[in-house]
Amino acid sequence: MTPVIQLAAVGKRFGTISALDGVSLEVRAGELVGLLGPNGAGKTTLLRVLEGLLPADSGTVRLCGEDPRRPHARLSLGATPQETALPDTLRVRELLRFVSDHYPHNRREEVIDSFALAGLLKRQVGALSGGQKRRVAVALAFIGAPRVVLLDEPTTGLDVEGRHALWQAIRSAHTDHTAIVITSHYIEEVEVLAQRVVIMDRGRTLMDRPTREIVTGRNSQHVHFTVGRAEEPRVRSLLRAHACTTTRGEAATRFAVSTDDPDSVVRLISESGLAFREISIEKPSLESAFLAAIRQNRAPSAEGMSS
Ligand SMILES: Nc1ncnc2c1ncn2[C@@H]1O[C@H](COP(=O)(O)OP(=O)(O)OP(=O)(O)O)[C@@H](O)[C@H]1O
Repeated sequence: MTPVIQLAAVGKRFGTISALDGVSLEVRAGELVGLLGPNGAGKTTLLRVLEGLLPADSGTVRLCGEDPRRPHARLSLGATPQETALPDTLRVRELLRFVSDHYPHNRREEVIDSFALAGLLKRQVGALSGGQKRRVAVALAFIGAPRVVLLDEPTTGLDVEGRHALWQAIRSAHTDHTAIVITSHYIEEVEVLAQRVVIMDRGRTLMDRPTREIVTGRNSQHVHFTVGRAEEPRVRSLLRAHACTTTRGEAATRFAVSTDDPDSVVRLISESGLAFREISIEKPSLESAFLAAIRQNRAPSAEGMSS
């Protein structure tokens, strides 16, 4: 099956800033992909290029096989930007109809159901709470039965309950025919919703893996400890069979050992007589994988030592 999203070596600059630096990504129908990255990583730029709102400087961008700058291609697209300005005077029912009338097909009734909008249909948009407006804005992305839905930080500003309700609604509106890309600063949100995680930083993709593999994959646990700089060669020799990264301070070096069996690593270190300190075991989580990827990307001096 041809991917519904295809980005190949896409570049986008704003003056001296390289917002996208050779990004490649393919997403197929039915996938729900979480796009994570710190502020300024390039997530919104990537979505705007896919929406046909920004031209890429280089590379190719295809939405259901077409150039997204062509209006016809955008009939297969539903999107909720980070900030939405909905018309205050329309009633919710009128707004849903207005937007769905732009598409050849619509899923109005299913979307009203999935996003629990029945009680809001007669209300004027301007009188809705922030959370209710957000629910309506995200629902609008699904209303034209699109093949691709792009959600830019869909739950930012919602309380915990509102966020959980919106996750449930997105899950219920997601079908095998729809691909969803969702950006978020809530790592838990991506962990709960996405089957696949793409981590970006400084315009590049650092990781693209199934969510489950990140949290249960091989060597996904880490043992951290610190030793004096003079001890570094001994530690390297002791742990030569393990994948490690090191971060050097002036007098000390902090090791992070990737392993499936943290107990045996702790035993090895403690039985070696090394003068180590601040030892800890880090359980696998998307958050730790995210932080490690960003840390590694931003600290070229941090040295890799592989098995
Ligand atoms: N229209 C623009 N003009 C100039 N620079 C821009 C423009 N849009 C984005 N940038 C810059 O491009 C880089 C990527 O921005 P982008 O908004 O894509 O990041 P992001 O990952 O979505 O960040 P955030 O999580 O803060 O929303 C940033 O350095 C940003 O300042």
